[in-house]
Amino acid sequence: MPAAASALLTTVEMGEADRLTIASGTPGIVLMENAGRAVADAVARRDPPGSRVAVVAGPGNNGGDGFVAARLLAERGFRVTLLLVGSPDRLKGDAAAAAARWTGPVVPAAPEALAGAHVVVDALFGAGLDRPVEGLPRAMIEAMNAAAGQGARVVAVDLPSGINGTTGAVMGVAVTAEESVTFFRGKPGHWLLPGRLHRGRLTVADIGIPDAVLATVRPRCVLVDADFAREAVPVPRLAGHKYSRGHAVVVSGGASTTGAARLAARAALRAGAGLVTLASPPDAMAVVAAASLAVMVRAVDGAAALADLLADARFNAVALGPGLGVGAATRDLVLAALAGPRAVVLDADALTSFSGAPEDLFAALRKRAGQATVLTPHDGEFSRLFGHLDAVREAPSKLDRTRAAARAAAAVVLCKGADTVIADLDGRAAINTNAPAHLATAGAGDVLTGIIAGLCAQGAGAFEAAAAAAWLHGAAATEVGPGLIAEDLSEAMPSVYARLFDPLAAPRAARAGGLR
Ligand SMILES: NC(=O)C1=CN([C@@H]2O[C@H](COP(=O)(O)OP(=O)(O)OC[C@H]3O[C@@H](n4cnc5c(N)ncnc54)[C@H](O)[C@@H]3O)[C@@H](O)[C@H]2O)[C@@H](O)CC1
Ligand SMILES: Nc1ncnc2c1ncn2[C@@H]1O[C@H](COP(=O)(O)OP(=O)(O)O)[C@@H](O)[C@H]1O
Ligand SMILES: [K+]
Repeated sequence: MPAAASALLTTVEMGEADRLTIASGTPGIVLMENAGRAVADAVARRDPPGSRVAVVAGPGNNGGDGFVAARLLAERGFRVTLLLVGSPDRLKGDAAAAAARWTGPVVPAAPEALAGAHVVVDALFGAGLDRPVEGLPRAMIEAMNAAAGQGARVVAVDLPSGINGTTGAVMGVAVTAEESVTFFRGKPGHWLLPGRLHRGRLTVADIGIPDAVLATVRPRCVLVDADFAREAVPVPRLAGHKYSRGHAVVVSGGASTTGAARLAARAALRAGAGLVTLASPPDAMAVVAAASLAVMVRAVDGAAALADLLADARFNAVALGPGLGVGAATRDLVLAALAGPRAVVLDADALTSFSGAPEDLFAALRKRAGQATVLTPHDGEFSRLFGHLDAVREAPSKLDRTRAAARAAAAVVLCKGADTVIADLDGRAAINTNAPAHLATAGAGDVLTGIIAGLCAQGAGAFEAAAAAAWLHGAAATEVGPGLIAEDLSEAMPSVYARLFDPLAAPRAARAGGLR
């Protein structure tokens, strides 16, 4: 997996990272002191001494972090109240040790005790949350949210209480924090929805866990970032030529629905494919050809003709689906594309055409397992194709759902959305979250398909291509800003690449002396 720096740890993996660190000589109470200090620092960064701080501490080590933060904030002149959910004599281990160092009163938690707080430290539940929240803990979470509504700043320790760190799910009810301070690495639940909407600003604090533990923990999920994209995007070689940058084929729909494939084709070219050909039904040739300059056009009439075209091994990546139409003709085109050694990207109608018979698609995909194949469903296409599978229905998160789909289809699956998840069939996964909400516009998905095909044509692996494409796509949308239409995305790619490969490069408009 590239970019270990962006690994996301499940709560189980985080527990193992803690254990390995403790076993190699750093006492747990030292980790807890560091965690509590990071929380106190986060409070002190924005609120002055003298502010009233209510720390809501729970029965486990998350509460222990809260006791440490309470002590350090009191030492720095904050007016701290410690509200405990549970009984002090039930605290154990490091949490009991942290509580023993707190010399102020331990007040039994009650919702009304939050009145007048400037800052609420949510140290109720973290990684240990293992069931839906009810009773007093629920009342305290509701009270913390009500305090936020009255203007208090809520700083969550590790996770907003009620959010499952591994899945991002709300377990009954959850705190909505202004900031969450987590330790060592982010967790999937900080990035998957709805968890991401609850955690506010995310601060990742070093608490003394060495990076070396990752070699043992072997986390299986990363957050896609610029480093990931930089590593995954093939860089053209000086000695290369357009043929060594690959030749992508995008299959177009009929005369009235060529736009989607044209968007994908242009994106494949902008992503860096050496050549791109639109395979067009004869009736659409005139419109496709008139609208294409650098993109080439070939007449391809049906599945047998596509197979003939693709017999030329130089066509090393093919994308199908955008604007193709739903039905038997599209199924045949897909099966023809899958029957050879090139990379295949399936989107939109290529997926929906198999919704009545997903096993037919999966069988064809299994035959080519090991070759690059990417499926890019949005939620609707995903449930049409995978919704019948028990492993998908029972998966606790989008991350696990997408992994189950990748295993069933023997392909890389990219499930779109604000929390786009990319899963490989071996369990590797990535979450991409850089897309602004204005990316949700007609044709944006077609562009993503083209970027993936363009990266595959250049030789990127299917998983790396899909994850990096999602990031580039989000970066392009950010570059364009509100008002974006799908056509803009490809035009923003040169700017995105310029900054990716030269972090000092200014945005294009700024370089030209313009205002952004
Ligand atoms: N040594 C370590 O393992 C470290 C742990 N740290 C902190 O420890 C936290 C994890 O601590 P724990 O594993 O003790 O777990 P938590 O403190 O998150 O919660 C576990 C406690 O909550 C109870 N509980 C769980 N779900 C509940 C529900 N729905 N209703 C009522 N009670 C519920 C459990 O029975 C248990 O008593 C992390 O989130 C982090 O804040 C940090 O101090 C860093 C070091
Ligand atoms: N709320 C959102 N925030 C950010 N990106 C989003 C959001 N909703 C959708 N997207 C992205 O917008 C694109 C829409 O693609 P898709 O649904 O296939 O549309 P189309 O078929 O019109 O191209 C995807 O890349 C998806 O991840
Ligand atoms: K918490």
